[in-house]
Amino acid sequence: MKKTVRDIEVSGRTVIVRCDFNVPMQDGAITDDIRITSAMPTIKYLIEKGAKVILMSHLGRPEGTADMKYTLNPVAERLGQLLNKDICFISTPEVVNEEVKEKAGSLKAGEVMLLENVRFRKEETKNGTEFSKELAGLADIFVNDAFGTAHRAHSSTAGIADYLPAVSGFLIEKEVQFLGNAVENPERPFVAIMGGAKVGDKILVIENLLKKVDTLIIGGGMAYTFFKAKGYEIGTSILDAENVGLAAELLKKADSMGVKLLLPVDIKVAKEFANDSVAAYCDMDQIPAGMMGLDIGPKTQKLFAEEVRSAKTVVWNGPVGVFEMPNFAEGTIAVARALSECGGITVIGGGDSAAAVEQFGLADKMTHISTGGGASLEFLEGKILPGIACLQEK
Ligand SMILES: Nc1ncnc2c1ncn2[C@@H]1O[C@H](COP(=O)(O)OP(=O)(O)O)[C@@H](O)[C@H]1O
Ligand SMILES: O=C(OP(=O)(O)O)[C@H](O)COP(=O)(O)O
Repeated sequence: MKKTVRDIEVSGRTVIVRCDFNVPMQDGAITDDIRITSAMPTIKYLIEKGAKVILMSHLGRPEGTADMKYTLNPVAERLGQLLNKDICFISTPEVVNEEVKEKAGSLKAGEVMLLENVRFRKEETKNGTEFSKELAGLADIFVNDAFGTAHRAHSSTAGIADYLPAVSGFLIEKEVQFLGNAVENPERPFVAIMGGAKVGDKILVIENLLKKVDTLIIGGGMAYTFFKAKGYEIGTSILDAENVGLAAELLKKADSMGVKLLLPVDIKVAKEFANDSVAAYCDMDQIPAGMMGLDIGPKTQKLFAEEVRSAKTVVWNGPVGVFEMPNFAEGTIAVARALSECGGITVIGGGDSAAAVEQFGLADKMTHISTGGGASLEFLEGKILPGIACLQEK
């Protein structure tokens, strides 16, 4: 168990907090601020305890140049609104300069400052020692609360912990608790649903989950690679050709481990990858030549939903159809609805499934929606995340 902000004296101390404020933006405006609101419990706690708070984050991938398209200025404004207080934001390509050091040194209890995008410095993503020291030099304590970036070993996520007492914030604590418990100590039956497009990207997650789950459901684009492995014709459906052999191995493994593995039994096929394409339902082994599967069919929706409804723990990663197109969203909606009704612990592994649940208005019906895409995948793979490994043990 990692120490959290509760386990260290913060009052009157300067605390530097790494957040993941890598929010989606359009024309300079934040389109979804969930990553900012998710950091609020830690920030508010520190303010209430009378800490002097320095926040830092990256935004996008400016690759070591101060490209103002990626300035954190909009985040500073949003933080000011959410906290209802002035946020000191000094925008400089160096991130840390004399003015920043001076301001950090003169912060009063409860005051908050935000540094400019840490990826304006090229040392950041290389975990450069000098930059880690510069950041550490601003504060007495390091708090990591950037779960979405915890799989990166960078100066602001891991390197800095070499120079300051390092503990986790409440968001990382919550993510580890829900993702960790779901996988390590699940109430059973434990069902995992894997979807999305590429088997290759999620192979390690599937392998790890096979060791833990009672049932593994495979839907979405990745199902076709498994069908190919079973020898079915898949028309023009998405295929991860390199990984057909791997899919065959996984099918065998599931069988020998006694894990129930469910694949779609019927699907909705279309002529083209377009919402208004000519479409039809067919059984899995009847995919017409020249057609592609873009969603699961009604029999499969029922099959998957029944399995989910009887589960006590469900982990879901990846949509079961092309939910971005309304005509192929039905299957993903059915799965999301089943999760919202199952009454057990439901954990959504970030990325597109989180966006889908949000889009369907079912987000508040889930136990936990991870703020990390890549990070939650690596966590589910059983990997140690550097941004968490560097924190002090209780
Ligand atoms: N049958 C399908 N054919 C093609 N793409 C699909 C299919 N089903 C789902 N997808 C697409 O997979 C994408 C998500 O894949 P991925 O990035 O692996 O998931 P996640 O972001 O949840 O980890 C979505 O954009 C979705 O449209
Ligand atoms: O948005 C992020 O990743 P995600 O889209 O996998 O959740 C994180 O902020 C990490 O960003 P990065 O993948 O540029 O290191």
